[in-house]
Amino acid sequence: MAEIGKPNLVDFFPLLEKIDPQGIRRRVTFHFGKLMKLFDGLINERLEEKSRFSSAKSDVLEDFLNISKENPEEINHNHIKSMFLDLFGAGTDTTTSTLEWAMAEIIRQPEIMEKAQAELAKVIGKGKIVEEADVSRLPYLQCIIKETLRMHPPVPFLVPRKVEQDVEMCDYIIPKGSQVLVNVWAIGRDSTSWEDPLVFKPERFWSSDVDMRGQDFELIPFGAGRRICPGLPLALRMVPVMLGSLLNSFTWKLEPGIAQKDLDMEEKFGITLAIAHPLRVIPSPI
Ligand code: HEM
Repeated sequence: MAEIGKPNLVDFFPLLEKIDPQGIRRRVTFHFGKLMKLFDGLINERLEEKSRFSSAKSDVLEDFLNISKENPEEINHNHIKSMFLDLFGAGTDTTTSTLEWAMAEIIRQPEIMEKAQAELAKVIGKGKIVEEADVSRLPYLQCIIKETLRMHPPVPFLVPRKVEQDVEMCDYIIPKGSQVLVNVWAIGRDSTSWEDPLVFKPERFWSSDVDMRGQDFELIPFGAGRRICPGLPLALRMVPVMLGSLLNSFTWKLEPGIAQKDLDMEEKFGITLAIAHPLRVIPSPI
């Protein structure tokens, strides 16, 4: 994941693709090979299980294998492994980085943590694990996640796009074939769209219907259009479940000797925008 996340000069200067100046493609190919072997193992294990027991599991692998059995021309095992590689690559760092930034922001402002914990206690009861079905009843938790994705979009430039024909925009001509990056990080911090853009303030979404599904261009951490993140519905369930569970079972503090205002919020730039120095926090049970 660290290799995938590294800033790759090729993304910004496509001419360098053949040279692979940082050796990223070479190393990633090696790691992907190992992952493919791991997926091979999972597929074989499941096929063996299926041949021994009749009860079917209900998950993505089961669905893919069933489609592949009925229609091997459409999906074969290589397709399944490649899809897993995509989902694994695109779904892990993005989700963990969102969670880590949310925790870092909340720890810097304990009143936000208290407010979220009060909501959790009222809606589902202190100490309980948050379930997917609870998320829609936790509006403040959802505001925290929106605010985190506004300030810390895990994919700061989205995925590079290529212009298919000359485009004229705001007095500029973008020539056919240009690679275009969309700076979502800057859009989320633009003072023409956001009041106090550098302040982490979940309440700004309290009475706002700006959403993240690619319609409101001031907030597009999942992208927009045909290539919008297909993991959006999963992420918008999973991240609140994880964050809510952490906040509903524990209270979190920084290590002794580090003041909230001194918490290092430096960003490590790459395909994903991680916190530069991993967050170290101490839980105490609620
Ligand atoms: C907070 C979590 C996540 C964020 C912020 C996020 C964000 C993004 C963004 C910005 C893109 C590029 C969209 C574009 O260029 O318009 C993308 C693509 C993608 N995401 Fe996510 N993502 C997240 C979680 C996930 C999860 C959990 C999965 C799957 C399990 C996933 C799967 C994918 C895939 C497969 C693509 C490539 C789609 C394509 O090329 O057409 N993402 N994501």
